Amino acid sequence: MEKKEIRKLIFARRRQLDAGELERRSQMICKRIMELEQWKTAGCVYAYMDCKGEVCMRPILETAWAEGKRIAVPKVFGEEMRFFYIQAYEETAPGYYGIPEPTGGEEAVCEDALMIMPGVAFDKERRRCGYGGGFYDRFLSVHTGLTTIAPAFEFQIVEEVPKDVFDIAPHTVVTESRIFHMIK
Ligand SMILES: Nc1nc2c(c(=O)[nH]1)N(C=O)[C@@H](CNc1ccc(C(=O)N[C@@H](CCC(=O)O)C(=O)O)cc1)CN2
Ligand SMILES: Nc1ncnc2c1ncn2[C@@H]1O[C@H](COP(=O)(O)OP(=O)(O)OP(=O)(O)O)[C@@H](O)[C@H]1O
Repeated sequence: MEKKEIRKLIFARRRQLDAGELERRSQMICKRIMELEQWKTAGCVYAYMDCKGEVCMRPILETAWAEGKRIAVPKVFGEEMRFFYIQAYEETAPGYYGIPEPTGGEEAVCEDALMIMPGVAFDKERRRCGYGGGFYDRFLSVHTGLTTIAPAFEFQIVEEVPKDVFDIAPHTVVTESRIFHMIK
C-alpha cells in the first residue's frame, strides 16, 4: 500500500473510535510510555498537541507539568517546525491546519530531549507515515541527538509502511499492547 492509501485507511479507523475509547486507550499508551527508562531520565520532553484522533497527550503533558519536566510543543514556520515550552494549554492557540500551537514563550533548544512524535501509521520495523509534510523527517535530520518514542493505537500498526529515503523511524513505538524497540 502507498502512504496515501495508508492515510485514508487509518483516518477511517480513527473516525470510528469514540471520544471515551480514545481517552481510555490514550491513557494506557501514555502510562506505558511513562514506565520507560527514557521517560524517567528525561528532563526535557518534546510532545505534540494532538488533533484529529491522534493518541491524546493529556496524561503526558499533565504528568510532566506536575513532575517538573519541561514540555515543548511544535509550531510550524513555513517548511520548518520549531519547539516552544508551554506550562499550560492556555499558552496555545489554533495554528497550522487548526492544530494548537504555542503563542509565545521560550524556544526549546535541548539536543538530548525525549521526543514523543505523532504519526498516522507504523509497521513492526517502526517505519512511519505522517500527514505527509515531512516536518519530523526534516527536524530529525538536523537534531540527531534526540530519543524518539511514537505512541500509536493498535489499529495504526499496518503490515508495511513504504520506506522513502528521507524517512527517520522513531526509536520506539508504543501501543496499548505492544512495544517495538530499535534494539531487540
Ligand atoms: N498534533 C500534531 N501536530 C503536528 C504534527 C502532527 O503530525 N501532529 N506535524 C507533523 O508533521 C506538524 C504539522 N504537520 C501537518 C502536515 C500536514 C497537514 C495536512 O496537510 N493536513 C491536511 C491533509 C491531511 C491528509 O489528508 O494527508 C488535512 O488535515 O486536511 C497537517 C499537519 C507539526 N505539528
Ligand atoms: N530531510 C529532508 N530534507 C528535505 N526534504 C525532506 C526531508 N525529509 C522529508 N522531506 C520531504 O518531505 C516530503 C514528505 O515526507 P513524508 O511523506 O515522509 O512525510 P511524513 O513523514 O508523512 O510527514 P510528517 O513528518 O510531517 O508527519 C518528502 O517527499 C520529502 O520531499
